Amino acid sequence: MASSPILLRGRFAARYVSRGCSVRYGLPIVQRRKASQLSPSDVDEEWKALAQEIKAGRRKSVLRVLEERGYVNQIAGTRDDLETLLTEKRVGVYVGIDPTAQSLHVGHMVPFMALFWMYLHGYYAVSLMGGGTAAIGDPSHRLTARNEMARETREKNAIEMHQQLADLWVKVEALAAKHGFQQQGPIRRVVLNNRDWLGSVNIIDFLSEMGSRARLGAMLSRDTVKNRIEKGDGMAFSEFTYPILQAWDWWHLYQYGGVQLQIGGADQYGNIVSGIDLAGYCAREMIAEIGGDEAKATLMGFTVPLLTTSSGEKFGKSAGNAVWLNPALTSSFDLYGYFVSTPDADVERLLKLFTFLPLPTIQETIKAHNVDPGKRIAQHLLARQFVELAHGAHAAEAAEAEHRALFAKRHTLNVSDLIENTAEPGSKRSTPAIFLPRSAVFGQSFASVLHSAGAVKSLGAAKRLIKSGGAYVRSVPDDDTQGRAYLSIKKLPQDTVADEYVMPEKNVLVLRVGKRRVRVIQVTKEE
Ligand SMILES: N[C@@H](Cc1ccc(O)cc1)C(=O)O
Repeated sequence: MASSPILLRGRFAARYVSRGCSVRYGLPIVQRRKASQLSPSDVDEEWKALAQEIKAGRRKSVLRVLEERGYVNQIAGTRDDLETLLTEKRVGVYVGIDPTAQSLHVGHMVPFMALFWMYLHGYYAVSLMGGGTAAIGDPSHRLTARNEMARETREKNAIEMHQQLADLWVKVEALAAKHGFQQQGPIRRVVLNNRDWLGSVNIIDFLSEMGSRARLGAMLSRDTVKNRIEKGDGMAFSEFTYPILQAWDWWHLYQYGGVQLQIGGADQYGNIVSGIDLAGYCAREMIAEIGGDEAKATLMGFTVPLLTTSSGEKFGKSAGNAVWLNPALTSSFDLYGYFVSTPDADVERLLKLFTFLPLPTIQETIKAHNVDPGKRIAQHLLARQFVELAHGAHAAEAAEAEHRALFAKRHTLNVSDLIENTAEPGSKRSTPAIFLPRSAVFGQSFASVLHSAGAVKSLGAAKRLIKSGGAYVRSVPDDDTQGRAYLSIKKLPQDTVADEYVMPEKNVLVLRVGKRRVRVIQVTKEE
């Protein structure tokens, strides 16, 4: 198995302890699910044949694919070396994130999409959740330390994100298959939590094996460290060691699954370089000890670009709030709305980054879009694809239908779909209801209700929005032929909420903010 990413087994673990980087993770725990009937040697042959094609210029390398779609920002090492590594070897690749929040957000998806693409090209892919590193907090590019987070919160976040990542993989496979991408070779992907190994690292081993190789000069010259000390609030020893912990992960994943490539956000360049240095040292030692191809000890990495919108704002925020992937935090409707609002200047770039659509399809879409930009063809496609990736096909379909209905000629909204099963978690509606007691609704100003429902940041903002005609309320229902209640939407009056706005049996008030955001308010009894 010449190109198997698994580099060692128990045999090696028993022999190799002397030189400094002891090997203790010869665990054959990589989940390998058979996708094909191919034997390992067939897979190797197939890989070699692909490499030949790439070298002969008859096939795009994975690096070219990633570059064309806009994922490659800064390579740690040279482009040529990376091209060679990825062409010759079916290496493992990983992306790590720390569970510092309760959910993944849209910004996380850039490095993960690069990982998914590599997976589809046959590489072994690890999505790593930093349950251990989150306890320390990555200081990269921060002038102040992160607020300390209660252990329970961290663990709860880690559980949720772990589940999210596992779900995401399933959706990736479904969506990529729809667009004709078949993952090549045996299926190899996994979600791991670094708490599982960092939680039991012995401090003596850690310091003697990796700490002793980490040179203070190099660590102190990193911008993050310099800026913190000179302009920020100083740095704790624990944060200072963060890059070494991340390198320890890499060393672990290298032994565990032949992970020779790390992809990270734009702020991860320094940590990746430290990892190449420290984990690479151990890898080289190990290969020298057991004998073998030196190329197997090459570690490389790259960062993805930091996304900003064409107007210069950081990507992934809506009205100042993060756009989450968890539908309980950002509904499918709002997620769809976020992407449908993408400015024309950004939409092609985001289609390349956030979808599995082939490039020619994207180009055709942009052409069609330019004929009549007002229809937002490209934005709807982007929104539909992204919601499908994050929430699944059902939710994406529902969100699209609701958004299209909002813009249909009658300017109506099919609220019966919107509010069905509002109280049931996990139901297919795309807009979860917000529960407000009667006293917070009836007799209150619309501005105050908008504010209580979390649709705007302040009462003042709500008043301004209503004054400018940017907020709407459903009024008397029209019945369509199927007996469903379609609601006319009218501009919010500046008065108070009266009975006529609340749907009688359902006790529901529907407000719309701006073009794309809807709030369904379920009016409840006082208790
Ligand atoms: N430090 C990374 C997350 C990470 C954690 C552990 C790793 O091994 C890799 C990456 C970040 O903050 O984004």
